[in-house]
Amino acid sequence: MAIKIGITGGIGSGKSVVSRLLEIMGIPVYISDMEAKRITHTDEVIRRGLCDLVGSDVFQDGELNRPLLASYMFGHPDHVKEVNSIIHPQVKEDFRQWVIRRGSEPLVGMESAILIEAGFRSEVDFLIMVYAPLEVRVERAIKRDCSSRELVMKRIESQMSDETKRNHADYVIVNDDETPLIPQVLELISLLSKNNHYLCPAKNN
Ligand SMILES: CC(C)(COP(=O)(O)OP(=O)(O)OC[C@H]1O[C@@H](n2cnc3c(N)ncnc32)[C@H](O)[C@@H]1O)[C@@H](O)C(=O)NCCC(=O)NCCS
Ligand SMILES: Nc1ncnc2c1ncn2[C@@H]1O[C@H](COP(=O)(O)OP(=O)(O)OP(=O)(O)O)[C@@H](O)[C@H]1O
Repeated sequence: MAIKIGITGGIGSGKSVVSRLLEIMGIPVYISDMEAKRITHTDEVIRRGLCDLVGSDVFQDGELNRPLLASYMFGHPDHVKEVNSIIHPQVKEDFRQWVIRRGSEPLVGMESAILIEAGFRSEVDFLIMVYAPLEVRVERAIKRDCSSRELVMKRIESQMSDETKRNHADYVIVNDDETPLIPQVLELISLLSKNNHYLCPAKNN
């Protein structure tokens, strides 16, 4: 069974960048946001649950009305819990199947901003927190999503604090635009794969 690495961190911390580096180095990563989108689109139980909760407008022409769901959720902690309880159990099950299909891989990853809140901590063997100072995260998310400070702050407020995340994590990767990122990722891989050997010895002695 593959060693499972969880990659978490708040919005704009750089989880996707770290996951991309891991993938480039041959480690498959389950991107929970992306998979949650796919499952929400295809799973009849989730579609019905969201329509009952938010109203039938939450799907338009069969597509998830993302701005509507985002405005229903963020800023309303009870709504976040309700929506999460519809989507996350299906994501957890999907991840388990995904891992089984990658049984021959030595290492796999799961990336999620809300890995701990979603109850996925016990699904992974090691948890990496990607850290960046709040202001850096806010600026990155505004720029990336062409969003406003207010909307980004609402998402941050619906996520666990960095201090609490850090207490659950085994290692922290600092992605503050100053500390070099790639050496940290390389060190992480070498630490977790110390029993895996990729290089062939030149001589059989
Ligand atoms: C609410 C939705 C429609 C907003 O879509 P939108 O395209 O605007 O944002 P996107 O999906 O790219 O998310 C951007 C960031 O928002 C934050 N975020 C997303 N969902 C959540 C959540 N349930 N709780 C807290 N933060 C969240 C994350 O930092 C995420 O990376 C979408 O995020 C969604 O369907 N969320 C529920 C699924 C989910 O919980 N995904 C997270 C991992 S399983
Ligand atoms: N070290 C870095 N140098 C330059 N740009 C970076 C760096 N890390 C992240 N970024 C940029 O910051 C933005 C946010 O990063 P990223 O998308 O990886 O965050 P995230 O943690 O996955 O956020 P979310 O929770 O929203 O998915 C992206 O546009 C990314 O290209």
